[in-house]
Parts: sequence; structure tokens; C-alpha cells
Amino acid sequence: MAISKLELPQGVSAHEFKNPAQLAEGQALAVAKQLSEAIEAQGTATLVVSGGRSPVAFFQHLAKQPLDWTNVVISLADERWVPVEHADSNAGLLKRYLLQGPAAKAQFLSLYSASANLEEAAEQADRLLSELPVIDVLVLGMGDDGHTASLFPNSPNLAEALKADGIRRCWPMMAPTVPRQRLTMSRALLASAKHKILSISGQSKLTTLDAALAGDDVAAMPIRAFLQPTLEIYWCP
Ligand SMILES: O=C(O)[C@H](O)[C@@H](O)[C@H](O)[C@H](O)COP(=O)(O)O
Repeated sequence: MAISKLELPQGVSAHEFKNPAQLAEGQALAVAKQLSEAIEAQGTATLVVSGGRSPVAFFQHLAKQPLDWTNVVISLADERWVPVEHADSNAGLLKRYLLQGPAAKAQFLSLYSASANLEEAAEQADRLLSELPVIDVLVLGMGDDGHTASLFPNSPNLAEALKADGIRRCWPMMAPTVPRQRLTMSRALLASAKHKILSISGQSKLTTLDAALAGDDVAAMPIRAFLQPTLEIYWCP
């Protein structure tokens, strides 16, 4: 199956690439263009990215783009509640692959804090995110269960975190796999981004997307909250 075979809602578009390397490069060029347009228009640009396994090549390409990185603010759609030195830390992933060379000059807002417990860490991240400027570019990933960011089906707090008009910016969440303790930006904050990208590769993610498009229970597949205008899907087999 190819993404062109899916019937996407109006305002949702697809960019298809031959392989993960080409997707990473194409996506990095597009994101860099959106960030530089934001800098030109308003002096600064804000980028929110996802972690997980697949974004490494995208981060490496993006870090090489000639951008005025001192005027870029970067944060994460979600984080595992582990210190930056931990192998599962999304902040650690960013430090290794995106905040390198000239891109190291970007300002990074971390969701993680060594608070007494996950709830307090989420409250602290929520306060910190009040300083986050309007998100210019958001890059989401998607799991095979239809989660995006750390909005996991069946997690405590999911209903609140998925409220379209929710005021809170960050929620504590529980993932089905370790590390289970997560921090996620809320649907409302993520959805406020000016440019929204969903980056997925492989047939199984396309099958998940197909299933998500076929229903409307957002709690069952939280990615459904973002399958509406406007979203650009970057995909390769
Ligand atoms: O920190 C994380 O794990 C994420 O932000 C998560 O939402 C991720 O984007 C998906 O699980 C897809 O991950 P992959 O792209 O690595 O499959």
C-alpha cells in the first residue's frame, strides 16, 4: 500500500518519499524553510519535535541547515521521565543529534525535572511551558497503537489531556512500555502549532493511519485528534 491510496480528509496532505534517508532530508529542508520564514517574519522561530527511534536522521539533516539558530526555541512534544543522561531521554536524543554545531545555539526548553514524582514534574513543565512562544512547527510521530506524543490509549489523564480547549499545557502520562512514566504536551497546546507535520515510515504505520482514518474515537487512537486541517504527513515505505 502507498499513502496515495488513502483517502485523506480535506486539509491533510501527504508527501511520499522513496526511503527513510530521503524522507529525513526532505522533511529537514521543509522544516528549515518554515523556521526561516518565521524568523524573517517575527524575529524568532519555535520548533517542537517528537522523540522515539525514527527522528535521528531528520535531526542530523536539520542541524546542518543554515538557520539563525540563536533565534530558534526548541522543545519536545513529549518526554520520558528520566534524566538527560538516560538512554531513553528524548532531551538526550536531541542533544546528541540536533543540538550540534551551529544548532547548539538554539534555546532548548526541557520538559524533564528531577521532581519528587511524575505529577510534580508535569506541573513544573506546565509552568515552564508558559514561556514557550507560539509553536511555529510541530513534528509528531505515531505509534502502532495510534498514540502520538505521549498521548497513550488507556493512560490515566488521557481524557483531560485530549480536551480540545484544555488550558493545561503538560500532563503526566503512563505508557504501556518502559519507561512508563511520561510527560506530554496537551492536545490543545500541540494543536495550536502553525505548521503540523506527522512523520511516519513503513507499512505498519500506514495500516495504523488507515485504521485511524476509519473511525472517530479519539481516546482509542489519539492521533485522530490531529487528522484534520491542517496537517502534512511525511511518509516512506
Ligand atoms: O518519545 C516518544 O516515544 C514519542 O514522541 C512518540 O510519540 C513517538 O513519536 C512514537 O512512539 C513513534 O516512535 P517512532 O517514530 O520511533 O516509531
